[in-house]
Amino acid sequence: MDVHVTRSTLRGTARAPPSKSYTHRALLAAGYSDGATVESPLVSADTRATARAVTAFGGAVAPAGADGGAEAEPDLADADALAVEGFDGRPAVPDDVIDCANSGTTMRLVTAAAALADGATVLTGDGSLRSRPQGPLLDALGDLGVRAESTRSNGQAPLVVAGPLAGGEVAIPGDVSSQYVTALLMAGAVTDEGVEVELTTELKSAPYVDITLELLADFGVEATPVDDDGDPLDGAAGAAGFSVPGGQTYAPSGGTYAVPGDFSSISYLLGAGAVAADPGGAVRIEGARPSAQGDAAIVGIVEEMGAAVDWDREAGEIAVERADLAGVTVDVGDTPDLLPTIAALGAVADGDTRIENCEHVRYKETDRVSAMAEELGKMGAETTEEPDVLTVHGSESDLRGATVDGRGDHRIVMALSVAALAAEGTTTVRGAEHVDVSFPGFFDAMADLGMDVEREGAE
Ligand SMILES: O=C(O)C1=C[C@@H](OP(=O)(O)O)[C@@H](O)[C@H](O)C1
Ligand SMILES: C=C(OP(=O)(O)O)C(=O)O
Repeated sequence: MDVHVTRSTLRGTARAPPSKSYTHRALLAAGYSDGATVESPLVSADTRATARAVTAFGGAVAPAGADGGAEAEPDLADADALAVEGFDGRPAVPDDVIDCANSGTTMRLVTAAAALADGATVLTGDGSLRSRPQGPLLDALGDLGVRAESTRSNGQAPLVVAGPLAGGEVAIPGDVSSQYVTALLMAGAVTDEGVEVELTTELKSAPYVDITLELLADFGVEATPVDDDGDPLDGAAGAAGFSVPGGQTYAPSGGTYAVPGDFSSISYLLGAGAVAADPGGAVRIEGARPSAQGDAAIVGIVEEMGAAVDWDREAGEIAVERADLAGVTVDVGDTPDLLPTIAALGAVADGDTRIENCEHVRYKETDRVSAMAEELGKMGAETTEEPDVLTVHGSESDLRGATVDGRGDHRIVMALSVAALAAEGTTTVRGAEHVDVSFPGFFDAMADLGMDVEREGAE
C-alpha cells in the first residue's frame, strides 16, 4: 500500500495502542504458565507470531470468552483480552516450523523457549528477520549444552534448536540485542538449575530488560540484575549480569495480566502533534501511563525541542502543542526505537539534531540509521551519517513532498509520515501496510486527528 500524505493541521484525541514489548512477553509468560488471560493486548503482525509459537509448543491463544473452537489460528483481531492455555513450563516439540515473520522479539524469546523442549524446533522468518543477528544467542545456548544452529552457519535464521536445557552459567555480549538476555531469563526460570548470565560488553537497550523484570515479577517470577561483585541491583542499567533461579512457576496474580500503552507508538502521535497541531489547539494522547518503557523519554525529548507538553501520568494523558522546534542531542543507547521519530523531528527543527550511540539501531528490521538519512534526504533533509551517530541538519533542510520508501519497516513508515505532515506538498510513502507490525490502526488514528492521507493499493 502507498499512502499520500499532504501537509495538514491536527487536533483531537488519539489512543495509544497497547505495548508490543509487553504483549510479546505476556503471551509467552502465559504460555510458560498453566494458563492466564492477557488483557488489552496488542494484536498485530508481530504479536501474532508469538501467539503462533505458544500454540506450536502445545498452548493455545484465543479471544477470551470465545467458545473454544479448535481452529488452528483463531482470529484475534479486536480482542479486548486473550485467553492463553499454557504449556506449563514444558514446551512440546512443534509439529512444524515456527514462522516468526518480521519479529525479532519473537525469534529471540522463542529460540530460548525452544531450547527447553526435548527435541528439535526450526525457526524462520521473512527476509528482514533472516538477515538479523542471532549468533550470540545461539552461542550462549550452545555453551549451555543445547544444539543451537544457524542452517546457513552465518548466525542468521533459519535456526535449529534442540534441548532440553538444564540451565547453568553463560556469557553473552550486551551490545547487539537485549532480547538475548530477556530470552535467557524467561526460559531460565523454568529450567532445573536456573541461569546466570554474564555480560561481556555493556548492555544496550537496557530498559527492555527492565520491562522483562517488571513483567516477570507480575507473573511471580524472580530474576535479578547484579553488579561486578554479584550484588543485586535495582534495574538493568549498568548491570554486569543477571541471575534467575530455576524451578519457578509463572502465575500472574488473579490469573490476568493487563498490557500498558506503547510509548514507541506514542512517539509518532507526539511527534505529529509537535509539528502539526492546530495553533489554537492541541493533540491529546490517551493510554500513556508510566511503566518501565525507556521510550517514555520521547516526552522529555519533544519538550526539549521546544514543544509544550503536558503529561498527566495518573490519568495517562499527554497533551502536546505545536512549536517551532529546535535541534537537540540525544543518546539512543537505551531507546533505539526512537531514532526514526527523532530524525524526522530533527528534519523539521531548526539547527542540528545529533542522535548518538546508535550503532545497534542498524540491526533492526532495516538499517534504520541509513534508511532515515536516505529517505529524509529524498525530502530535502541534509544529514551526516557516522557509524554510531546520525546528525540531521534541520536549518539546511527544506522539507518538500517526495516519494519515499518505508523499507518494509513499520517505524520508518510512521516516522516519514510524521515528517510529511510538515513538508511542502504531498509525500508518498511506499509499503505503508507495514504499520501492521506494531500499530495497525496508525493511519486511521492520524486521519481522525486530521491528517490529509489517501491510501492506495492493498492494506
Ligand atoms: O525486547 C523488546 O521488546 C525490544 C527490544 C529492543 O531491541 P534490542 O534489544 O535488540 O535493541 C527494541 O528495539 C525492540 O523493538 C523491542
Ligand atoms: C526492532 C523492533 O522489533 P523486533 O526486534 O521485535 O523486530 C521494533 O519494533 O522496532
